[in-house]
Amino acid sequence: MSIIVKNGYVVNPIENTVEKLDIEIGNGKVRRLEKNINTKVEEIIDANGKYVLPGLVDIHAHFREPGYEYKETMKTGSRAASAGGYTTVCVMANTNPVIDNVKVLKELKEIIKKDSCINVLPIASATKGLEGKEITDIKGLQKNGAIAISDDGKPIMDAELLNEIIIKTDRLGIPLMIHSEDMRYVNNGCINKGKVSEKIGVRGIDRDAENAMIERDLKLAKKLGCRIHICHVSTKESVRMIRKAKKDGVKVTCEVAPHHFSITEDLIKEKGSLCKVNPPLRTKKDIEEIIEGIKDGTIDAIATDHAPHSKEEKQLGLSKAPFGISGIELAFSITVTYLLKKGIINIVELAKLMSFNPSSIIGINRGKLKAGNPADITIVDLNESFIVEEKDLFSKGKNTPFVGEKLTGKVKWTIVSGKIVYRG
Ligand SMILES: NC(=O)N[C@@H](CC(=O)O)C(=O)O
Ligand SMILES: [Zn+2]
Ligand SMILES: [Zn+2]
Repeated sequence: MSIIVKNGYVVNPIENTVEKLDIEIGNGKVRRLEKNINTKVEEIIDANGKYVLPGLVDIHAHFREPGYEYKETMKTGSRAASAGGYTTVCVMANTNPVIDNVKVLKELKEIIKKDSCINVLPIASATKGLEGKEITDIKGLQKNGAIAISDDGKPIMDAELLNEIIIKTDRLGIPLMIHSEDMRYVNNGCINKGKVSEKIGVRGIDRDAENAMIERDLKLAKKLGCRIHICHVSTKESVRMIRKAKKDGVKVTCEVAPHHFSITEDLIKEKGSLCKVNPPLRTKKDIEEIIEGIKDGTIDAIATDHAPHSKEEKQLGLSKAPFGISGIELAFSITVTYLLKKGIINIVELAKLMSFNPSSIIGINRGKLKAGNPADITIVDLNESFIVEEKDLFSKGKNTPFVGEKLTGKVKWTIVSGKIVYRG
């Protein structure tokens, strides 16, 4: 299919520019970016007044296939992602079975091929069954298409074993994404330990569950001189430790989820288990430091940690419901509303945080619009506002505390390999 995207503001995160240009697309690739392109094509997209971004890239999502199809499927997850402006999504390995061997990885790739309308890249686990005991065949998994390695959902408590995994992944040049949670501080808690947990009388998770583990992980990375990526940073202390580690030359990157820079534990009183997520929602002070980290480059990327669950599960109440917020459809709008519209970042920085940097972390040729590159493009309206309604969500997971909230910034078109996969 041939397309011209006309008159949009094209965002270039490498040159730090925003320029009114046309983009010609053909054969799945960007043909050229120029002013006033008037060749004959099959479709012209009128992007006047809209912003044209390199397709968004999410390095951390849960699409739940195989095994938890009642929460999400490849079809619904990728459809939701396309509506969220994502052209590439990395899916975590905490499925059933866990993506911990080449056979299940190959089966997952078949599901992706059959059912996904965007690029979905599988992440394989670091240990068998996510048990934190026995290391997987990382080399074989990489050879068969795992884009990264992660036990996300579960921490690797055994430092000795993590040591080995860090060395192995670094040597193979495959990113290791670490879920940093020290179970010794979790105490069966379900929300952040603090004012709210005390007030409503539920068990709290001490923030040291995150802090102590990130401290350990950074120490290991420093000692080994190896690269690590830290998932879903949520505390002010984590941001400070990572900032310092980066200054000291530690090869660390990290991500933040939209719910960790936009809402606090206070919302739990109103929305209950819809706000139950791991790591838990924190406080205003934590958000302030996360915002500093976004501004000064301590935080490299925004990743959704899209964690869909069923209504029945979330209705079990705060202490019994599973952890997770469904987030892939709203991540862009939350970022526009809470960061861009507040003057914390501009549109070029948004493209870095949501497309260019995530692409570099996982080492894919995305995140920039250039002649010859795959035509993965997201076209957005930065001024359109809307109320989030459950019926508009494509994901099976309706578990987001943003239902009923007003957000600004809307995805209008999502293009993957030159094909329009979503029209907003
Ligand atoms: N973030 C969550 O609250 N839940 C994730 C697991 C994870 O990301 O640790 C899930 O798989 O549901
Ligand atoms: Zn996690
Ligand atoms: Zn996760």
